[in-house]
Amino acid sequence: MSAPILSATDLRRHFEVKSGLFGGTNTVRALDGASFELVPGRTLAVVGESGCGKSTLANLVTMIDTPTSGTFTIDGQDIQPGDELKDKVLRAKVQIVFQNPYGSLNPRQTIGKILMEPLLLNRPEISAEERERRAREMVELVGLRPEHFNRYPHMFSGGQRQRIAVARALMLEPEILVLDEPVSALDLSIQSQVLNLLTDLQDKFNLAYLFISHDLSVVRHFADDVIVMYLGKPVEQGAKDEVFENPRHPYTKALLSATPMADPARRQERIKLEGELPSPLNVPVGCAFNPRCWKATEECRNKRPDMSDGSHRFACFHPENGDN
Ligand SMILES: Nc1ncnc2c1ncn2[C@@H]1O[C@H](COP(=O)(O)OP(=O)(O)OP(=O)(O)O)[C@@H](O)[C@H]1O
Repeated sequence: MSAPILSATDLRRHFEVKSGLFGGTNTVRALDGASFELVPGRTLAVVGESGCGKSTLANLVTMIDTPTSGTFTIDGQDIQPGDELKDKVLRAKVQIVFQNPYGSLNPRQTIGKILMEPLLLNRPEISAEERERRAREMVELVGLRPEHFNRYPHMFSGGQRQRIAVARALMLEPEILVLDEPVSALDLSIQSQVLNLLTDLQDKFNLAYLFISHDLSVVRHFADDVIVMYLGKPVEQGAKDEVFENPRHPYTKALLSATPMADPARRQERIKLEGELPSPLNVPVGCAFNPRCWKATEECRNKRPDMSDGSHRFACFHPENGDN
């Protein structure tokens, strides 16, 4: 396996929000300590219920937002907010593809213009001819036809628009792509075409993917490594096969039990999580999952479990035995 292109250590993003009528503030722990690596040619998926901090994590990795604390390095260089030139160079290494291919493309620009724009803005030394050559080449690489170069986004289907969004993200030759629910707005049959394209492009350019998804059946096919998040904190992480085959955290087990399995022999009873997902403004004391956990004890209600060591890690005092 290659060396990591990105290493994050204990990343946190807290938001101060107003509370009540008397000017008090409260802290939303949107991301509360995530450590992980992105490796060229591999896909790390971030999974968890809505509000667990997936988009907050994506915003930090793409440098749209800065962490409250924690560090991350890209290509061995520390990311420090404020160092503009370094930021710009490093920013080009990380690009993002959003969920909604309808909202993310400028309807007044042709596909050619949309693809050439990142080069115009970030690589002004590249000539107009070369810009166009690269954009036309990219149109073909993502499986569109040459005549699409002069067409407008509204002339394309959802799947084609997502191909255009991927093409635009690749124009600056990034090393990391953040894929924020890239196929969840697409029909099932189109989803697999776009995922196949992403796999081909990953192989061709040795890209590291950070794949944000709430859909575990997609993650099962697409990811190499997984982080399971709960209320802003990773509760389990490791190689996808390990985590999916031997889930150790009860939350992971519950999430997986709700995912349809193709193989009837491996279907299992769905674990129904009791209670609502607590607010990140009011994270339960002890293990954040304890009010919904069928294994919770006094210890879980009082102490927060640390992440274990090793390549398959989990934060639980009473882990599952690993069968799934
Ligand atoms: N700017 C902000 N100010 C205050 N709270 C925020 C802010 N951004 C996010 N949050 C809160 O942080 C928590 C995590 O949000 P985030 O968008 O990262 O979750 P998510 O896992 O991406 O959810 P979804 O799947 O619904 O997009 C949520 O409770 C959200 O309300």
